Amino acid sequence: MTDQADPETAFLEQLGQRVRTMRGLRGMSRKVLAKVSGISERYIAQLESGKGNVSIVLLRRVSGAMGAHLEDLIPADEPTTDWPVIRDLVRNATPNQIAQAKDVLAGRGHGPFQNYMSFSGIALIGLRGAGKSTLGKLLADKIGWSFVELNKEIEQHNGLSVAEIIALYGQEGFRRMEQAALNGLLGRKEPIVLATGGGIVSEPVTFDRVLSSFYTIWLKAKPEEHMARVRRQGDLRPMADDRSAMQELRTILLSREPLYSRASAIVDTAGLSKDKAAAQLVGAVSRVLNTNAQAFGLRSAAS
Ligand SMILES: Nc1ncnc2c1ncn2[C@@H]1O[C@H](COP(=O)(O)OP(=O)(O)OP(=O)(O)O)[C@@H](O)[C@H]1O
Ligand SMILES: O=C(O)C1=C[C@@H](O)[C@@H](O)[C@H](O)C1
Ligand SMILES: [Mg+2]
Repeated sequence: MTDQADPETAFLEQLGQRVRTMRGLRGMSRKVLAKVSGISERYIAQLESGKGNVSIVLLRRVSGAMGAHLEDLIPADEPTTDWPVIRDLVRNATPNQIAQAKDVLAGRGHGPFQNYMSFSGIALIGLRGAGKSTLGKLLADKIGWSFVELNKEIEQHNGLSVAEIIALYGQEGFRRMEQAALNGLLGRKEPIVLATGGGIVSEPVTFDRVLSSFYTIWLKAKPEEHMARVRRQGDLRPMADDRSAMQELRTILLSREPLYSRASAIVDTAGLSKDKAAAQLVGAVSRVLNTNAQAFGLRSAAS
């Protein structure tokens, strides 16, 4: 590798090195690897020397032939040298073991009512137009808690609008600021009703923090309802403002549904008026607060 190798050349060289190391670990000659993977020996030699810009499908064949995980061949900064061990233990763990491991790593105790790192309130999640802001404010007024909009917190902290942040710093920058803003809300003395941004589920650590600090409710609606509501607001983010917007919204909703459904509760607002949806939400929250007030460390329950 030359001193001034550009990042892409360096990446390919590291990839080649990883393939070579893994092949060595497996005790496979190039010839054997070529035979098992069905890829020519010459091509594997090129790949190992960092010269072949291999397609992902061929790389998958190479990793499969070595009985290795594809991700182990991709150069990356692993959080610890124990990472492959931890990852493989997690892969084989029971859901209960995973829950316990998460508690230990997050530094919290384990028990039926110690699920929350420290109870911070109610968080509303869901796609744009779900009603997080509108119904969240109504809920907060009803139970006498403060209402906080996470996107507004981010805007205030950084002196820029969400759109400006994404344009200037990209998704990654926005997600970093979102996590920082969320951290700033945790551990307050009084619980809050928090309206999150629709994409909060896309950053695993941030979303996990929401789930472990708030009783989280997914406000669900039909794709057409989401679209009609955000259109009325005149800003389609994160969909593009064109004819493919509806298709994009469906794709986003489909990919996020498994994450949204990790919420503690779901309030389905499909076909409901704003008032009826608010009543459903208040009802769901009142029930859970009445049952768990003590566990949440609240002085009194909502009525
Ligand atoms: N159940 C409902 N029936 C009809 N309209 C609703 C309902 N819930 C919300 N709305 C309306 O839809 C619009 C979008 O709602 P709201 O801004 O609360 O959604 P949101 O989840 O906060 O979206 P965003 O992620 O964009 O902040 C508002 O004009 C609101 O009045
Ligand atoms: O659903 C999303 O991906 C987003 C929703 C908005 O609230 C903003 O958080 C941002 O535009 C991304
Ligand atoms: Mg909102």
